[in-house]
Amino acid sequence: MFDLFIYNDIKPGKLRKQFDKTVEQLSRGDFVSAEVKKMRDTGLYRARLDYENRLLFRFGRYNDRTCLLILEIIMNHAYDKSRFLRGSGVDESKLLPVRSQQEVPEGDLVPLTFLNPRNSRFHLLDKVLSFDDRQEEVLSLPLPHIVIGSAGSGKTALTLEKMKSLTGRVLYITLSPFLAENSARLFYSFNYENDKLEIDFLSYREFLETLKIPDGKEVDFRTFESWFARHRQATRLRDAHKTFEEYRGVITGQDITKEYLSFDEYLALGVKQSIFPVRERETVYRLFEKYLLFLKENDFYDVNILTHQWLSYCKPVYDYIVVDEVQDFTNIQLHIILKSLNNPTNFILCGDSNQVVYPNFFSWSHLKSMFYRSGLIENEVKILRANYRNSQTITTLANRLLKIKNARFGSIDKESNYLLTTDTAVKGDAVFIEQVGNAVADLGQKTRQSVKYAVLVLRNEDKAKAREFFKTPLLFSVQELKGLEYENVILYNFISENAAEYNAVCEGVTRDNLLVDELTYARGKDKTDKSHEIYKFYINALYVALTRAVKNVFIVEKSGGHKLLRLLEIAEDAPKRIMKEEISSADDWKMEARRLEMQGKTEQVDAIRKGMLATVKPDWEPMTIEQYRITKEEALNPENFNKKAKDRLFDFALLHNQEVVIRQLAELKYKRAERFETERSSLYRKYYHHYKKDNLQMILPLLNRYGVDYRDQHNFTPLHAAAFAGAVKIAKTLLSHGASPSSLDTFRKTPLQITLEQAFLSSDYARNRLGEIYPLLLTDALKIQTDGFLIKIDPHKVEYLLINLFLVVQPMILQKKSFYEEMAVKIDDLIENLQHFSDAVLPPHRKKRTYMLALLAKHEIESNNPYNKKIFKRISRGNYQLNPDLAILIDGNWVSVVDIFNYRDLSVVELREHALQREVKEMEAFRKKMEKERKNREKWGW
Ligand SMILES: Nc1ncnc2c1ncn2[C@@H]1O[C@H](COP(=O)(O)OP(=O)(O)OP(=O)(O)O)[C@@H](O)[C@H]1O
Repeated sequence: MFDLFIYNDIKPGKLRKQFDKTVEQLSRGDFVSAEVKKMRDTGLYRARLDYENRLLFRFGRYNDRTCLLILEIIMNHAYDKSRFLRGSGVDESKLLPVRSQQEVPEGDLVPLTFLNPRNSRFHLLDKVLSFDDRQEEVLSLPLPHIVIGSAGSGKTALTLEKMKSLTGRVLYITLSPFLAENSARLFYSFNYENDKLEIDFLSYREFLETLKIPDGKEVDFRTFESWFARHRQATRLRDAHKTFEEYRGVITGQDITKEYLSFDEYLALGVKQSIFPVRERETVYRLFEKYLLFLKENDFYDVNILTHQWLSYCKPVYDYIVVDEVQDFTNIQLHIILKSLNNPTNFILCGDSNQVVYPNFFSWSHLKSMFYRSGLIENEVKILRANYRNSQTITTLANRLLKIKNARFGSIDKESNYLLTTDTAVKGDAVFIEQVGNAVADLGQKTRQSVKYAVLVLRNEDKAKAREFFKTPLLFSVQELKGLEYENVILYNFISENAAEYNAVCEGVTRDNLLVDELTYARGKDKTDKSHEIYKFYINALYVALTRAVKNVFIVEKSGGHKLLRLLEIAEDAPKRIMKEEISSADDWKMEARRLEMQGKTEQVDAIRKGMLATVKPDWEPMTIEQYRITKEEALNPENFNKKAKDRLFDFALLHNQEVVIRQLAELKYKRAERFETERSSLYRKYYHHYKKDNLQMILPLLNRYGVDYRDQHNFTPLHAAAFAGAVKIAKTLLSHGASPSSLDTFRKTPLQITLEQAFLSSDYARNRLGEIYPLLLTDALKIQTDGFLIKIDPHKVEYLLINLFLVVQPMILQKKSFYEEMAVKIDDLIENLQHFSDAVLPPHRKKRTYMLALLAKHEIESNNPYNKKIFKRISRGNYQLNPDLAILIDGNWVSVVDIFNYRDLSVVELREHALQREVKEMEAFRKKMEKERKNREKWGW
């Protein structure tokens, strides 16, 4: 007998009877009656519902019990439409029958962190999630509501699932761009689709940019700190962090009616409203005035002031808004976010005030009172306490830290007054290491090659010192590690480097204060005591740091004996732990690089590539853009016949469908260029034979030698080559080893664009390769702008496909146009080729001429459609070009479409010029022919 859980999105409808019957057979373990078969290489299994319909499922493991997870109903044998098998052709006759559980290999059982026995339905993000009763309760709450939860309690997971039940235009917003991107990725895991939803996953900065892209750069703490240092002597203000916090959370950000407080208003603030005592405020404010000048003169902006200025651009456009990590926002930021709601109560806020590490003045009670006043929220505040990330030891430590905080500063507010709970059986360990002898060097040595250890420092600036001992690429500041987790975390000199601050944190706290089982609700006694605001960065950063450790924490300090260590009950004199050196395999490191790359942690990814995956530099010269220009000049020089340059240019031009260049070569009597289409197969044979055959074994030696993102002679990475040839197996392996789907080739094409180009060119590729390879190559959301504001387009949207498609096929099409034709793409230029595209990429209804025409019209500059993204310029009826004013964010820079095509030597102007020259040449040839004919007639007397 199996415990059986069903994905909450499954609706059997008319198949209810068959569904129930098969589910019952499966739960009895009667695999023969259910006709269970294994889908190769996927860990997935299918059972039979009836003659034409199937049930897809997999096995899970929780607390030593095997369970069955029902994932999807597959109608009419259409495996290629399955969310989990998208695009892959499955031949039922080749599937392996499975008669009993004994035939299921251990590796096919997904390990599960938790299964709620009271709920047979599960949810799905990047993994199977069975919510506990409290989580389920929160999920079913009507809007608006506030979810408060400790680290690792599933706030993000829960709100993402909640979003799936909404309809209309939804904004998911958080301060960190990595979290926004990561949440989008979680949301769309396993090709999740929902036609009723139009979601924007935005970081706060992107949100502001969707209103209007500001000039200049946002001032960050580091810039502020070096500016502050220049004024330290004159002002006698010592603490840059505290001052920055006062500017970002008190003088600006708090009062939503103005950009910043006036001098008098600032002075008049009550003791609870500012971090500085009244006597220091004049100095603080005078420096603030200088700060404003500094911003102006150096093209920086302050995000709160900018937000206030941006209010006038903000219109109500969203039906629902989810604010994740709400504790990171200031009042004015929340105000503008919620101002974009159609109905002011359709929001969910979630966060954890113990994780505030950005400067602001956050408290739940303050936040709630903001909403109570406006009557928006009454009682809908729910607290999640169960922790799904950390071991017992880490949870205990985190709780001790919360108790210290509570004893020292009183309760921040009623809502944050709780401890974490956990059900985990994993014990974990907390190890103290004092920096004497070679203890730290030894720890550094033993862990540097392991993907299971991350080293954490308080601030970015502290990394240099940590690097002396820790050569691992996995070195992070606390802010960087938000949202991430590692089995082991090493905290480096958190306390010793900030001894005074952590001393102040422990002031007056005794062990007896920590003997409580729950936090008591009590305000700090002294209202003028601003210590919490001042020290919250230190204590919260330590809390975030600790809770990143799934199992063990290593606390490395220059010196021991700190009171905080005693209060945390970290055994300083525990017998020395004998550690074995841990070495992760190259594959593990590749996987880790990929994981970090997905989170945008480029610094660590580069360090992994350089340090752990060191490879040999190829001894050939890839065709970079500079090399291309030189080769082109050499090859097209009529004075000097350079066969080598011509060969190289021709191969490269054919690879990129640069027909104009190929024609120029043909004019110079370069034979291969005259019938270039017949040369394609030899191009494959010569360079990409193994890719065409999807033969992984043959390219592995190159990958091992040169690394996963090396450049071949055409400046293709292996992933570009796999996209070019449609090599699905190779692409999967490359991606799992950290290859980047965002890498650009010489003409700034992504692997995905190469795939679309190939599919457009070859019906065989479009039918047989595109379906499986396309979803693998999706990049982060596309960021575009036309009228000075950002539009972010998620990869699952049809506009994402359309822009990528046009970027490659527009020049292909225009190159073929005669001088008398419109230099634009007609629907007839497209529609026939699109018919061959796999349905998994472009479903049948989107291949229809009427749908495509409507889509082009919807997004053309002049269209009145409210969702118009101004992607196209209408040249004449039914004739479109990509909007030349459209700019795309490439490697952090805005690049206009015109520049992209210019860069490829394929601008519309240039193509028109070529068409004209072609026309003139053809006319000349025609004239010569006619002249010859006239002479012949004369000669023969006709
Ligand atoms: N019911 C559950 N069963 C198993 N895993 C869960 C459950 N709920 C959450 N998780 C997992 O716990 C981890 C933490 O969840 P999530 O990131 O949503 O928490 P969070 O509250 O947003 O954390 P933090 O505030 O620390 O960023 C994730 O890996 C998530 O998938």
